[in-house]
This record gives sequence, C-alpha cells and structure tokens, in this order.
Amino acid sequence: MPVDYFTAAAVRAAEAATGDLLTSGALMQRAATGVANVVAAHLVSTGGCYGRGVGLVVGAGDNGGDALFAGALLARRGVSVCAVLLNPERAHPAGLAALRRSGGRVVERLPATMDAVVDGVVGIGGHGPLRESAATVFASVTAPVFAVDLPSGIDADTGVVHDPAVSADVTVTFGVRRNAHLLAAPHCGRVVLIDIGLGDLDGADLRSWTDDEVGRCWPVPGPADDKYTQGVVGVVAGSPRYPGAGVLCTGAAIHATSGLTRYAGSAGAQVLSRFPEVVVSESPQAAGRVQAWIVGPGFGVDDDALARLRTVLAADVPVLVDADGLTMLAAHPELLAARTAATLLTPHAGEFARLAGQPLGPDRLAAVRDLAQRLGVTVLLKGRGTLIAGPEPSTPVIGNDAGSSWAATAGSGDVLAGLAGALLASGRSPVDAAAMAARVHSVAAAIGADDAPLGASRLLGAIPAAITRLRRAAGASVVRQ
Ligand SMILES: NC(=O)C1=CN([C@@H]2O[C@H](COP(=O)(O)OP(=O)(O)OC[C@H]3O[C@@H](n4cnc5c(N)ncnc54)[C@H](OP(=O)(O)O)[C@@H]3O)[C@@H](O)[C@H]2O)[C@@H](O)CC1
Ligand SMILES: Nc1ncnc2c1ncn2[C@@H]1O[C@H](COP(=O)(O)OP(=O)(O)O)[C@@H](O)[C@H]1O
Ligand SMILES: [K+]
Repeated sequence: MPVDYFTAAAVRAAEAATGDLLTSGALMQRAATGVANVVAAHLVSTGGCYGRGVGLVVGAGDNGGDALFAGALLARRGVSVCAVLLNPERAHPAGLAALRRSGGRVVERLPATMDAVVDGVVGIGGHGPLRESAATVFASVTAPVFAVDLPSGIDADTGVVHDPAVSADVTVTFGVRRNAHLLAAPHCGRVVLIDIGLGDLDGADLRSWTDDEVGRCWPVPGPADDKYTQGVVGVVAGSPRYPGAGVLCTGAAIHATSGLTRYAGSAGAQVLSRFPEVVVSESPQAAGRVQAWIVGPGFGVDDDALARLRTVLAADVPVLVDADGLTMLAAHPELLAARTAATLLTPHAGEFARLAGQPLGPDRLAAVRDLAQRLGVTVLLKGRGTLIAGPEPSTPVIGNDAGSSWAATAGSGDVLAGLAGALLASGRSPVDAAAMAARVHSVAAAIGADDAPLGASRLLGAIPAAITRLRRAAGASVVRQ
C-alpha cells in the first residue's frame, strides 16, 4: 500500500466527521496519550521515566492542549514536567489544569538540562515562522525534540520550512500523515502515526511508494523473455565535451532492466569501453527500434542537438527529456504539441524555472502540479525530495524523500534518467517509472555512500544492490522469475 499524505483542511474535515469524538475531547486525549507514550518510550530506552526532566513549549491552540495533556500523563509516571506558556491567557484551560493536577509546573524558562522537549507551539493551525518568544526558547534546547503533529514553523500543506522553525528528532502525528511530513521530511525526524479513530481517508494530496511496492513492480525477465521483449531503451546523451553523461546514463539503463540498451551519439567509444554490451550508433535515426528514448544529459544545446531532440520527440514511443534537452524544450515548447506517446521531464530547480518561465518558489508541490498540467506531461522535480506529477489534476503527486543527501553529486541526475528511461521502455507508466527510479536512486546512493561521499560512478555501481534490497523487501514470493 502506498503511504498517503493530506492537507490540513482534509484532516480537519475528517476530525469534524467524528462528531462526538471531537467535541467530547476524546480525539485530543488519544493524541496526547500517543505523544506521552512516545516520549516515555524514549525516556525508558535511555534510563527510565522516574525523575527525568521533560519541557513543554506550549502555544495558544489545541496543539498546545495536546502537549499539556501529554505532560500531565508523563508527570503521573514520575517525570518532572515543566511548561513554558507562550501565551498564558490562551493556553488550553483543561490541559493546563490537568498538568497542574498531576504535579507539572509552569515556568518562565526551561531548565538548562532536559531529557526531552515537546514542541506544542502550533500544529495544523500554524502560519508563518516560529514567533520570537518560541524561537528564543528553542535556541537553547539541546535535548531531543518531540514535535506534536508538526514541527512548528513548517507549513502543513506546502512543507515550506520558515525561518526560524523547529527541527524535530521525532514528530508524533494523528490519524493521517500531513503533506509536510514528506515535503519537509528532514525537519520532522522519525514520524510516528497515532491512530485516533479517524478511519481511512480518500483524496490524498500526496503519496509515496513503499520499498516493497517498488520491489514488487520492478521488471525482471521471465521464462519466455528474450533481449527484445522486455523493452529496448535508447539513450541520446553525451557530447564531445560531456561524454561522461552518456556513459552514466547508459550504464544506469543497463543496470535497471535486463534486455537491450542502445546508445546513439558521439560518446559511443567511451560507452563501449565501459559497457561492451551496448549497441552503439551515431544518431537516433540509425539506432534501430526502441520502446522508449532518453534524451538530453550532457547533450549540448546546438543546432545538431536540437535536431536530435526533434527526431526523438517525433517518435511514437515514450520519451524522457532531461538536462540540456529541457533547456531546448523551454525555448521550443511546440515540440511537445505533436507528441502522441507519454513524455517525462526530469528538471532540477534551474531547469524547472526555464520550463515554467518563473523561479520554482517555495511551494514545490503546487509548482510541479501546475507545470505538469500546463504542459500535459509528467514532471519529476529533482532534489532531496523528489516530486512527480502527472498531467491529470485528480491524481496525487508522488513524493520521495531520499533519506540522505549523498546523491547531491555531479552526474547523479544522468543516472536517474537512465533508470527512469529503462523503466519507461519496460512499459511502466511515466509516473510509476519516475517513482520507482527515484526510490532505487536514493537507496543506491545510501548503499554506495556507506557514510562517505560518493561520486556518480559509485552510485551507478550500487544500483544492483539497491534493486536486490527493494525486491527482498517485497518478499521471496515475488522474486520468482
Ligand atoms: N481538532 C482535533 O480534533 C484535534 C486536534 N489536535 C491538535 O490540534 C492542533 C490544531 O489546533 P488549532 O486548530 O487550535 O491550531 P494550532 O495548530 O494549535 O495553532 C493555532 C494557534 O497558534 C497560533 N499561531 C499560529 N501561527 C503561529 C506561529 N507561527 N507561531 C506561534 N503561534 C502561532 C494562533 O494564534 P494567533 O495567530 O491567533 O496568535 C492560534 O491560536 C493539531 O495540530 C493537533 O495538534 C489533536 O488534539 C487531535 C484532535
Ligand atoms: N540534497 C539532495 N539529496 C538527495 N538527492 C539529491 C539532492 N540534490 C539532488 N539530488 C538528486 O541528485 C540528482 C541530481 O541531478 P542533477 O541536478 O540533474 O545532476 P547532474 O546534472 O549533475 O546529473 C537528482 O536525482 C536529484 O534528485
Ligand atoms: K508542534
């Protein structure tokens, strides 16, 4: 099952639909119990609850209410709980009373040594950066931070991380995940989802694939397959100045799927010396049949490159356009008009700005969705968080948080293009191919890096191990060929 993410409005509607559960305060009690249990588990795993110090930073809304009730539960377990009220007159009255009854204290500032700090400043009702009074409290916090619902200062729907904002070690959320948990994943830490009885929700805004789904869908040859039946991919990449892009892109395509990979361009000798199994030609016209093209990495933007881009986009097979191909496409959007098969564009932020005609801006989710709909194509926006939008407005955007930033290295985009293009040739839809490629790319980066910086060549070399890991996550039964 994919993991779904929702907007604050969808969360509020789901909460309202529970009726009595909301109005009786039962939802808040469940949420607070979840927060208390997660903090207590941390205390237990680091020496126990009794006598340990937990600080609450409490805002003016129900997010602060969650923190206060959670503090009351912790105080009853022998934890020394103190709360800074950012807006004392508006602190949740019942929550504050519960904290006081349990022996928790209200303080002006948190003690210097704490075992955990609970961020109950704002949740889905927040807007803009952390205000100064809250920022001052967090500036001196060194203990692990447990955010209630969302790290405060992060927008629930767009994941925009305002400055200042809380950076959490753990985020405890309720019912369903919010968009920000994926879009601002590096600031949320480990996200724990507490069931408060909202049930299953439809209409996700954002979705991510799990490792086992990627592994289950990964194409592998079956008994009746030969080198042609699995989808032949053609790579039109590299130039005399950047031959390496052709090598990396072709290498990733070879490692992604079995079958046959063609290379058409000026770096044929370099490609062959590294990968003798590739079928090389000078141009796409001379390449022979393919089921998908990859065009653009390290390609140049001269007339010859434009002519090749034109040829490839005129073909009636899926095409992935990357890098210099995108720069040329931005100047010649009419090349998309006559497309009959699917198109996948894979821009980084700069290429995205060229295609969109304006800078990416902070709301990456809205931007990628708008561009995909406007151009009628699938767009994969690169970065630590990859976002993939198809042209239909009704489908959720697919997101992938890389989990680390090791892939921020030259040439790693060429590798991504090779992966996604090979999957396109295998018959995966552009959205699925992009989602699967993004995940295997980030797993390969983690494996290849092994806690030290890596270059794109090592990323490429780690692709088989990454695919193995994802397929094993799917279980042995699907590994049958
Ligand atoms: N509904 C339910 O059933 C359940 C809800 N639950 C919980 O309730 C949370 C939502 O509560 P909520 O609606 O009260 O909003 P909330 O996030 O506390 O913030 C609003 C307050 O913050 C303030 N404020 C805004 N921005 C700010 C900033 N940058 N910096 C500082 N302050 C800022 C703003 O004040 P103002 O702008 O008016 O000064 C306003 O008063 C939700 O995230 C979950 O934790 C759970 O118990 C599960 C059941
Ligand atoms: N901070 C980051 N963390 C993880 N992955 C990243 C990060 N920045 C970029 N990436 C990934 O690395 C690749 C970079 O692609 P690109 O910018 O086209 O590089 P190049 O043109 O050098 O190949 C993309 O797959 C992108 O998603
Ligand atoms: K919070």
